[in-house]
Amino acid sequence: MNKKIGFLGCGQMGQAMIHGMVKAGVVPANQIAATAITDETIDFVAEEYGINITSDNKKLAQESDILFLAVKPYIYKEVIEEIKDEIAKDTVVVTIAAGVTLEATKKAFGFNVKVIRSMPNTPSLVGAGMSVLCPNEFVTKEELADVLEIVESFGEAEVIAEKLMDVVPSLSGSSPAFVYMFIEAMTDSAVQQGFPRDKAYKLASQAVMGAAKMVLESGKHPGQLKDDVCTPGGVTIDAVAALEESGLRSSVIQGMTACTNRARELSKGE
Ligand SMILES: NC(=O)C1=CN([C@@H]2O[C@H](COP(=O)(O)OP(=O)(O)OC[C@H]3O[C@@H](n4cnc5c(N)ncnc54)[C@H](O)[C@@H]3O)[C@@H](O)[C@H]2O)C=CC1
Ligand SMILES: O=C(O)[C@@H]1CCC=N1
Repeated sequence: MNKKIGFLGCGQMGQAMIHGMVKAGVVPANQIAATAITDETIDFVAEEYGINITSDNKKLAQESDILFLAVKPYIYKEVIEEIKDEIAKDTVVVTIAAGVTLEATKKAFGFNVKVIRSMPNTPSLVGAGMSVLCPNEFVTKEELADVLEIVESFGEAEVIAEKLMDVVPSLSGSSPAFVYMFIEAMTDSAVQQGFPRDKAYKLASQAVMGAAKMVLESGKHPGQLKDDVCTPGGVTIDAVAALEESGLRSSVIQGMTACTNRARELSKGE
């Protein structure tokens, strides 16, 4: 792709996407630029990914065809104020924060800026990301296709209506954190039973990855896949009964609801 891609902010999420893009080779490293605040991050990212990185947000905004805003949500207003008079009118701005609406971004820029509201996740770092995109009315089909090509270089992607965006953190943006908690809990239990921790992490993580792959690729319903594992009178059904007793499913639903409620509050500016 012959476009200049900018990342304003280069922390966990920015680096995950840059790493994924560079590894996939969708855009040459010399067409990717970023900004960071500390010399430590600037030196690390330049060395690690071979991209152009400085602390100059204005220059980045002037030079990017597609500009990812990869700072924390509460810094969005501040950085948009800094760059709004610098970006070209046809630059496509991609937001990645939960609860930052298309309207809020347009209002902060103060003109009909092209915006794609997105929600990526950190597994982009290893090419197994899930990104969701939602463009505003000023983004052309070709511009959306360019951004899709970028995010698909480090995982899967879906385009959805904005009214669904607040549910996405719970499903794919934040949910890696929930899954890490599950893997940690499985590992702690195995360690309690005398199993070595490093091997327990491997077994638990590979089982989680394999189960997710089965849901994605076997075409079977997750309930059927669960039934396929439960041997009558065997060991799995005892675990299933104990997990139901302690409310695994309702815990998950409560966690997801809390996540979505917070995203909705942020979207309303609360
Ligand atoms: N961490 C995650 O799993 C996900 C994060 N996000 C979103 O990504 C965004 C960034 O989150 P993280 O990467 O986790 O945070 P982070 O704190 O790791 O990275 C943000 C970076 O922005 C830099 N920064 C702060 N002010 C700046 C400025 N004025 N100019 C340039 N750089 C500046 C910080 O030094 C930091 O390196 C957030 O809006 C978050 O909601 C979205 C999906 C998943
Ligand atoms: O916690 C957050 O707000 C960000 C968005 C999704 C994952 N991390």
